[in-house]
Amino acid sequence: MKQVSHDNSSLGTCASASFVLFLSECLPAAASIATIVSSDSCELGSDEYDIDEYAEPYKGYVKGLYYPVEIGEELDEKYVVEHKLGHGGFSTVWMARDKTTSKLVALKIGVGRATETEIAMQTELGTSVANLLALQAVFNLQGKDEQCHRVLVYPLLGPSLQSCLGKMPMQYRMNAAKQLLCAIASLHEKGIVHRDLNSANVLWHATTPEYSKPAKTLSLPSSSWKPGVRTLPLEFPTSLVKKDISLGDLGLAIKAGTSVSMKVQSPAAYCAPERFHDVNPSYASDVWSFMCLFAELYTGVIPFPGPGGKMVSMYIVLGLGPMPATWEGKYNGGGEADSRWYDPRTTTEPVRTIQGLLERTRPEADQTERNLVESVLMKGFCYLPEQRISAAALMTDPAFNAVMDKYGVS
Ligand SMILES: Nc1ncnc2c1ncn2[C@@H]1O[C@H](COP(=O)(O)OP(=O)(O)OP(=O)(O)O)[C@@H](O)[C@H]1O
Repeated sequence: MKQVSHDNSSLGTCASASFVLFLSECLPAAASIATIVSSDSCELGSDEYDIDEYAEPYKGYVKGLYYPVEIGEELDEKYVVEHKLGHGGFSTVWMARDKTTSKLVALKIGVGRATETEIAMQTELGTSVANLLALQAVFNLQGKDEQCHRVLVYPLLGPSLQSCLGKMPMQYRMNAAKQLLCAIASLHEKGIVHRDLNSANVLWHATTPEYSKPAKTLSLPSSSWKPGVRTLPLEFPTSLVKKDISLGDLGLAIKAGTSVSMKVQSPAAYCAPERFHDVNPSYASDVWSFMCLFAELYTGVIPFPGPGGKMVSMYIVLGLGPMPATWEGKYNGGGEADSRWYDPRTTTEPVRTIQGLLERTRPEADQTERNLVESVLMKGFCYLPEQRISAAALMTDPAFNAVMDKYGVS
């Protein structure tokens, strides 16, 4: 489940003419996203959840995409499933105890063979990448109609960045930013583009909470080819979350220079603008996504929010000014492009610029600190990928390191 927290605090109060102009076509979407704004809590009581709404879609089981699992079930004669951890488009993830070691692990049960890329990348990289969730083992399960589900065994980690970012102290958030940057720089050094950097794919380390069986489960109907349940993930109280993170989900990773048919990234809020314009993912597009995450970690909000490429592009233009005129006619990010995005006369909306964002969200930070953060962000939020700072250069960037120093991150 990916949730995106949107910063719509200024809607309606700071709208200038150009802002209203752009927003007018997007307001219905803006209103509807307000209703799916994520909570920043990791401690929602299970009664507040609706399994049907937040667990993996039931039709995924009907189609034989997800492998049905029961709590207490033994898999591969080794792992006993104790709880649920999450799901994505390509998997369900369960907490299980390894009978041979008595340790808890995370089992990522793939949709068919959709996890092959992740397995191949993980196998190639081994433990060579700093702060990357490292694969421990792989096994197969036979699914509906003899379909093979690949299962990836990972160390058990805590909640994703997105699920409780707002509650974490700044030192933890800046430590997460530094560790994430190390992971990306390390991946790039090995020639790999992650391609899917977002706050659901970065996990905090955490102490496992006291837990019992999931409080609420929905059994799959008896007509299912195999018994199984849908349920909500284990909740991690914020107090058990540690300051370290690991980057996960190499499911879409590619070798740098690979051409892919799906250029854009989802959620669109982390997607580099050139990818909306038919350009392949690259090291530079990973750096744009990192900058979105860094901004989110620093400010608590996503800098260019939106459920799709059109709204995200609009916010990018309001924040950074017009996109390169050479991109006009190449937009392929969902919906129709707006010619004003490429018009050199289009101006930024002060409240939506990086400076405006920092003033709004971090009024307590002094001007020197805000200038440092702005300078870091603007090295990544360049339209032309070739002008964007590299992850390795950012590691030694004086402004980035000054921000880290300020929050005691070494
Ligand atoms: N090792 C782990 N420890 C704890 N929770 C995990 C672990 N791995 C994954 N999860 C949880 O399961 C969720 C889904 O995992 P992941 O993003 O890897 O799946 P996916 O099917 O590849 O998703 P996507 O559709 O985003 O590509 C994560 O957001 C996280 O909450």
